[in-house]
Amino acid sequence: MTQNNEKQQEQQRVDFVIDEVNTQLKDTKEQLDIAFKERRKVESSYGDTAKVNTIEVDDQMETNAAIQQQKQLVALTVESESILENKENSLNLLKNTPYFGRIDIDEDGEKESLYIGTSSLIDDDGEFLVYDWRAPISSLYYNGTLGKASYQTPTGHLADVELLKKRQFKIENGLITKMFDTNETVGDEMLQDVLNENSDTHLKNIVASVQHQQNKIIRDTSSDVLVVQGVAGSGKTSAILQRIAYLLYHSRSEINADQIILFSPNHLFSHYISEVLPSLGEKNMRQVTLADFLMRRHEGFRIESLFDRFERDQNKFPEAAQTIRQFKESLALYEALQDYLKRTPSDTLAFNDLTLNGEVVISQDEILKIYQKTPQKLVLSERFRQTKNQLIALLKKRVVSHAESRDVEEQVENLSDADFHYYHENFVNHDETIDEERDILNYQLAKEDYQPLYDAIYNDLFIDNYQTYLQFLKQVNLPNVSKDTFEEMIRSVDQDIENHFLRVDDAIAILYLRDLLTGSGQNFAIKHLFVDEMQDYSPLFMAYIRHCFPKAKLTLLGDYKQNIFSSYDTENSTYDQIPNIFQNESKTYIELNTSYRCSKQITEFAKELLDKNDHIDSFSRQGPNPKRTF
Ligand SMILES: Nc1ncnc2c1ncn2[C@@H]1O[C@H](COP(=O)(O)OP(=O)(O)OP(=O)(O)O)[C@@H](O)[C@H]1O
Repeated sequence: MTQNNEKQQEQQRVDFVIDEVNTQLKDTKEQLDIAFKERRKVESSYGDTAKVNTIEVDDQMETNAAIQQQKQLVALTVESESILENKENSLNLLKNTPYFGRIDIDEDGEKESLYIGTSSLIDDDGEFLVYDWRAPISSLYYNGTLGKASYQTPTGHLADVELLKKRQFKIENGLITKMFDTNETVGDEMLQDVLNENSDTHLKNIVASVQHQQNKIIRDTSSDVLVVQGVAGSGKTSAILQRIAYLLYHSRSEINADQIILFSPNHLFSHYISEVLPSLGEKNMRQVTLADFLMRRHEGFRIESLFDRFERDQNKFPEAAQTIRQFKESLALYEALQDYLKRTPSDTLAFNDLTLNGEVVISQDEILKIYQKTPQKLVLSERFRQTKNQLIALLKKRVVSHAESRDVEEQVENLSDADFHYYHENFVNHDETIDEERDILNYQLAKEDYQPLYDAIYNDLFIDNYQTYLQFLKQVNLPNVSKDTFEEMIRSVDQDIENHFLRVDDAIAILYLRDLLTGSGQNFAIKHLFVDEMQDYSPLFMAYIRHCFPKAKLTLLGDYKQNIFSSYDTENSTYDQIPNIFQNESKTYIELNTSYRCSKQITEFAKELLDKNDHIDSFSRQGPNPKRTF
């Protein structure tokens, strides 16, 4: 068959598939309309049910059951609406570009052509007109070269096939503009074409042209820690976004986008990548910058940004300061904190007075005494839990005496009619004497006065983590750093704390200390955590992240050649410390050495400026020679 004929035939198939997409889109819209009306109906009758007389106990029970039933109905209609919305979304994505690849396979003598796109399309007879790029069989498109190949079936076993053809399409607005047959994983021609178009301010998905190494990143589901070292422009960020889409597809029932967090370098970056997942029919994951993460946990403090720190380092960075910084970023500090808390005498722990309107309600000394009376053999967090419970009991007693104070009596006397009515309705039964009623109101108002103190106890604010950290620093002994220099650093941290300012490493260390003391700070719900530009984060941070998200699989990406923010030489770099940080976890390392961002000429030019040992391959995209202007 001539090329032209083949293209015509392929175009006919595209037209046919788009017709099917449009039909399904129309049906889906109609169903959505019905689902929407259904929900509105259920919601409005929900209101009527709630109005039923609730005075008689029997009626009340009946009403509760009816309300529960209505709630379930609303939940069901919302759910079916959201399924339909997702379907509509996927169909809209297929409408202009139904697929980008085709593979022909021979499986046990049965020949089949499969088309691969951003999501599956199934006709009324259950026939797959398009396979989702994440479906097990689609891995053949990314992995296999022509000839013998295999893929993992949904049941987990390997199926052998003969890969007969691999074809790549560029389809725009329903028209095939380009079509290549290739023997390679994903052919150069296709990649050239995609790369030549990359000029947007937003990152694009790379679904049609994922490269072999990138595909390993995307499809890894077994490693606890997946580490990607990739040269600039090698597609690390692109690969992790595709990976998120892949993970969401394969664990739909167990993972949702909210259980995935990406640590990103800054907010601009979040904007830059914001369109990739939606273009693959998925919701964006949660994104957080290091500064956000730390600031949220150190309320009221300003945290130094990595960039500010970089600028400060440029001005003055004597050797002793560098040694201190390296210690503060290291795993050694992480371990020293654990060790300190195991052996520390309790009087070196610092507590805060619990005060209200400038008056001490429970003093630091009282708290320390309560803490010291808890059994020493218990783990710290348990001693704190017991301290907390006793503080709450003590606060209850203080509420009782506060309730008898003149101050509260006056508050009760001055209650407005509306407030008096409110308290009466909500807290007083009808069989109490006037005196009893008065005691109840006094107690209630006293309790409300002290509510901020209850909150402070619940949130562990009675522990002074900052002073405890300074105590910890005071007993650290660093070889090669004079006592005076170290004390000078402690004074400067103290001063920073006074000014409600923290440097990044102090901020992380203090959080870890707080968590160890209180047994808090861990989030077990997060399933996947991604750290982009890993080289900018310290080993201390990596260890802390593992503590915070114990159940998350980690994907760490970076390029140690792009390290501008940390104080590390290469041997102690976060990358090199990974085996020590994640000791008993399965780790996979992947390297990406081909840079796709720039033309061959630019990459070759950059290579001349770099160390001869740096391994960067340029992808053969042509462009003009760069000119030196310096
Ligand atoms: N397989 C691919 N197909 C098409 N384009 C690709 C592919 N891989 C990477 N690119 C393109 O190369 C450019 C660089 O990719 P990306 O930003 O993901 O790299 P990076 O390794 O994260 O870079 P950096 O280290 O500088 O942050 C992007 O424009 C991306 O779209």
